[in-house]
Amino acid sequence: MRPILKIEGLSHRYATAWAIRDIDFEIHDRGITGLLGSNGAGKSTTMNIICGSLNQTKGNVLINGIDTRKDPIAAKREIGFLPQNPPLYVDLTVDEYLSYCADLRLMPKDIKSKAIKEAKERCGIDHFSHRLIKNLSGGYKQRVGIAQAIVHKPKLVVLDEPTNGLDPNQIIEVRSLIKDIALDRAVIFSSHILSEVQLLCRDIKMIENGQIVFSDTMDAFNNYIEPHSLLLQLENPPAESVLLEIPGVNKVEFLTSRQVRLYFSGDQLIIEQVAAICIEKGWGLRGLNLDKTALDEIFKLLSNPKSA
Ligand SMILES: Nc1ncnc2c1ncn2[C@@H]1O[C@H](COP(=O)(O)OP(=O)(O)OP(=O)(O)O)[C@@H](O)[C@H]1O
Repeated sequence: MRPILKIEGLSHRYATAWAIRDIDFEIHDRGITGLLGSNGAGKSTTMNIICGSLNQTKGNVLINGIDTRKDPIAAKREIGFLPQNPPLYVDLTVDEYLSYCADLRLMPKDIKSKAIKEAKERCGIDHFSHRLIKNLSGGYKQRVGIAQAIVHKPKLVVLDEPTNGLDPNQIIEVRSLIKDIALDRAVIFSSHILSEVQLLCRDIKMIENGQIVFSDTMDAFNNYIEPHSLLLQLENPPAESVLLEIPGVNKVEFLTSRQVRLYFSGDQLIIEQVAAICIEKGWGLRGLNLDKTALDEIFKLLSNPKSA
């Protein structure tokens, strides 16, 4: 099957510095792929090139087999893009703006109004059709931004940090909208928030210093970063040597007189065993949590796997 997106040896240089180097990946069908990276990692540069807003220094982008440099108009028919700063004309109404966007996408007149209606319904903005965009809340402005990205029914939708700057309720709503639009097309979604990518995406590409450092399914990523330590809160903790006798525990670190970190090998079933032992021995169990690996540690680990 032909990939909807194929990137080969993509590199980009601004003035003197390379922002991205030799990026290769493919996206095949519907569902959400997360592009995760810290600030300045190269997410926006990659997305702007995929969508034809920026010309790459080197490499190729093929959208459904069409080279974006050889036939940008045909390639752009298959792409919907919501850049980091949504390109909204705030003095237009929602209808006026979506009609303008549909024209930019060269939509035939006879299907345009139906397509606009469908995009508005999909994004839950039908009731704001005649409202000026400047009078919408941040969450609804973002929905209008997503509506313009899907109005022409592209096979690939690219969303650059679409939840940035939204309040927690708006974030939940926009995430659920993204899940919905990915039911019948491929979506690439960028974020610097690991938990957001874990929540939404089936596949993950992790970018750091302009290079892809991890590319696989979300399940594979979660296995890769599986924690190997847990935090225990005990009212009557025993001596370190006693904790070391728990099967699977290979290191003990007291953080305070009542908080201790246990390092373990093997799988996370050890949590149940540790809980049972704490209760049986009367150590006053007050808390038990897997240690989350911080995102910057994961980046470090993936960027320099040999240092792990
Ligand atoms: N127009 C530009 N001119 C020069 N350097 C730039 C330009 N745009 C981006 N850069 C640099 O390129 C690198 C990648 O930036 P990019 O915006 O792609 O990263 P990002 O992962 O999207 O980060 P953020 O989440 O902060 O937007 C950074 O070092 C950035 O400073």
